[in-house]
Amino acid sequence: MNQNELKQQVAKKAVEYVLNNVAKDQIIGVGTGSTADLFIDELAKVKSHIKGTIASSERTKARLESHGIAVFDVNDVVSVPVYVDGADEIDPEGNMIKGGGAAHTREKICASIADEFVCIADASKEVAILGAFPLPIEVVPLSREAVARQMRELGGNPIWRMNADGSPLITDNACHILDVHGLHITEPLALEIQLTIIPGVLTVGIFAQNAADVALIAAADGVNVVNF
Ligand SMILES: O=C[C@H](O)[C@H](O)[C@H](O)COP(=O)(O)O
Repeated sequence: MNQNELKQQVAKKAVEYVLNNVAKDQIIGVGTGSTADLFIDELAKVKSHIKGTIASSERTKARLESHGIAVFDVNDVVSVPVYVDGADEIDPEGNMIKGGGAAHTREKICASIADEFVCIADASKEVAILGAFPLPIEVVPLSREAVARQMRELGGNPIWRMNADGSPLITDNACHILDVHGLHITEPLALEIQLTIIPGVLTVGIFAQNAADVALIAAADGVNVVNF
């Protein structure tokens, strides 16, 4: 089974999870990325079960709306029963690195109002310690070099993320991304807090404060459900 087939499998399982665990006519949170895209396509098949969604990116909002699924402004929603999203890495405690798709700020906002974070991933995302995947940090453009210097002092190697055409990547929030290579994140929550207070940092891609509550992990022999 290739990686895309694993993602398809976990997307279907996530929809099953929503049908079994979320009462009818609720608003649910939807993440961003290739796995979340497949989840959206599966969700479309049972869209009458939900009232609608909150979206973690413009990309996700457009895909949901293309399926005729309602998207609510997060400002108008107090809480959601579940937030379903992928991850770039997930550790044995449910801590994650996210932001490979530059969407982690809105993802963290959506996750923060969710009763339950359901992480959907294939087994290649499971790691013992976070950090082999470069840590995305969304920064206010003016602060980029100051933040980069602080990352170097911590032993990291920050790389300013560019688009394929060589232009700087601009996020949904009009900010830049630094991908910090070479970190070995043994204390995810402590590092998330430490980096979050640096002036100019909008959002760090460590999800420890908003770690996964449940992970659906697709492997060749099926989807494993992990409760944290
Ligand atoms: O910004 C993007 C998100 O954090 C994604 O959830 C993460 O990058 C995983 O994406 P994918 O499902 O494409 O591997």
